[in-house]
Amino acid sequence: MNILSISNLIKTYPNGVKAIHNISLEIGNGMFGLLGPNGAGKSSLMKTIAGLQKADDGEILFNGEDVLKNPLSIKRHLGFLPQDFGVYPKVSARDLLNHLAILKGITSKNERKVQINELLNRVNLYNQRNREVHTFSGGMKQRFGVAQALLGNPKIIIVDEPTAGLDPEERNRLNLLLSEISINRIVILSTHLVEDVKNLCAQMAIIKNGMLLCMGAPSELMRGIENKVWQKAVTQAEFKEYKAGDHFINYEFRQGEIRVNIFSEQQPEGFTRAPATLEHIYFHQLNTNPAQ
Ligand SMILES: Nc1ncnc2c1ncn2[C@@H]1O[C@H](COP(=O)(O)OP(=O)(O)OP(=O)(O)O)[C@@H](O)[C@H]1O
Repeated sequence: MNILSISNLIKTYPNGVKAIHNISLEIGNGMFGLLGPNGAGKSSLMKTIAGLQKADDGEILFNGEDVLKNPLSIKRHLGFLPQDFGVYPKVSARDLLNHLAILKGITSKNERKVQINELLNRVNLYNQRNREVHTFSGGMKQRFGVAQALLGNPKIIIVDEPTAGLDPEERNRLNLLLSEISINRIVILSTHLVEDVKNLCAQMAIIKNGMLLCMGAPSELMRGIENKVWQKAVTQAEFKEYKAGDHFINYEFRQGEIRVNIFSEQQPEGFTRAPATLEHIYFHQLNTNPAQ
């Protein structure tokens, strides 16, 4: 079992922005969802975990080794799947993996060959190995991204918004692959998409303004609002009123109708109970922890 243990982490940028406020988290093998809106501090946390930037205070231990004092202790065990690689050079999938494997320090030519063939098979791109990566579809590029993240068999993989822009079939295929690779390692999924966390993660945390709002298993977190979410179809005018209220969670459209979900211990007049979802948790947490 791998353990990433983050204690009282604080990060302030030179311009004074406090991107991480005293965050503590313990993450074991499997998929961990780090959920938060734009600017919440997800990338700042990921970069600090990856040893790419220093923290002001706090501690990050990866399998007992101090990441902040010795960033190499995690770098050699880390894989990264960015949202987008940007521009791909005009080289084949196999050649690009070979190049990336050299950069990762896999010096034996034979070892590189064995690993690359195995990874291309694993992500179902072996038959496309001689095709230039820039000609791949979005889903194929993401599967290629998984293959490169797995080079060197890392113990921890950081994944940034992996399903953005994928069609449902490609998204499912990628999700299957991500859940498969998280069996024996830590995979941290950083995203603002509740859907991805709901589909994939056994453990999750919600952050906003650099602060940890809650963490746990999605089912556990949902238990906290069970029987307290109420729904009603409303007019545009009523919608504005409910949205400005303290109990507002979120709204959804059903067949062109606006439905508001609100949080309440008791049944409000005209509302019916709605089953608690992860979206409700997410928006309830964001709304009840206003910007500081
Ligand atoms: N290098 C930097 N210098 C100064 N401020 C920064 C820097 N990087 C990030 N920030 C600020 O820190 C805060 C957290 O940003 P961060 O990129 O970590 O959030 P995020 O949750 O990853 O957002 P997004 O989903 O939009 O990428 C924001 O206010 C951002 O403007």
